[in-house]
Amino acid sequence: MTKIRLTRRFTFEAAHALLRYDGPCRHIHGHSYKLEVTVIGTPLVDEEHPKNGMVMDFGDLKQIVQEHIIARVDHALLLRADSSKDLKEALRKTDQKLLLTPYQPTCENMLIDFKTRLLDILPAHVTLHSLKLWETENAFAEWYASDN
Ligand SMILES: Nc1nc2c(c(=O)[nH]1)N=C([C@H](O)[C@H](O)COP(=O)(O)OP(=O)(O)OP(=O)(O)O)CN2
Ligand SMILES: [Zn+2]
Repeated sequence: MTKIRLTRRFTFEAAHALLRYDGPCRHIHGHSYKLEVTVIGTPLVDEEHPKNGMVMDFGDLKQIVQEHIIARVDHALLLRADSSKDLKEALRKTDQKLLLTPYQPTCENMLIDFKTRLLDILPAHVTLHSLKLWETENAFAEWYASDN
């Protein structure tokens, strides 16, 4: 049976700050992130089935990633949960979409978070192959199942 990889791209806007980082990214700033999600599987062979010829419907992949990943982070401010108490309290008093993370919100750690969430909810007939997250035009991180 022939394995095929399927990839879907997503974009989201998010702000973050890298706590105790020794550069300007310790200050709150934003990125237009790009995320690529790749799954691998075997195309369905069933002439009567509406998904005949598909590893997974691109639309279903879109719906899952939108609901479980993008909706959480889009237009959110990602801060470490152990950031300044004053800052967190000030933000909570305003209408801000604050996402407190148990990890430093780097590209690498965001990928680990996304990977964990996707492994829980992708349908059993596909395997998560890789994730690629661009923070800027020139910088991205990747997670590959085969590396881990
Ligand atoms: N390994 C990582 N390094 C850095 C991360 C990260 O997530 N993983 N993040 C940052 C900053 O958040 C931010 O992305 C700044 O990155 P940088 O490449 O320094 O940004 P520039 O604005 O200089 O990018 P240009 O493409 O040169 O305009 C820092 N490091
Ligand atoms: Zn940044």
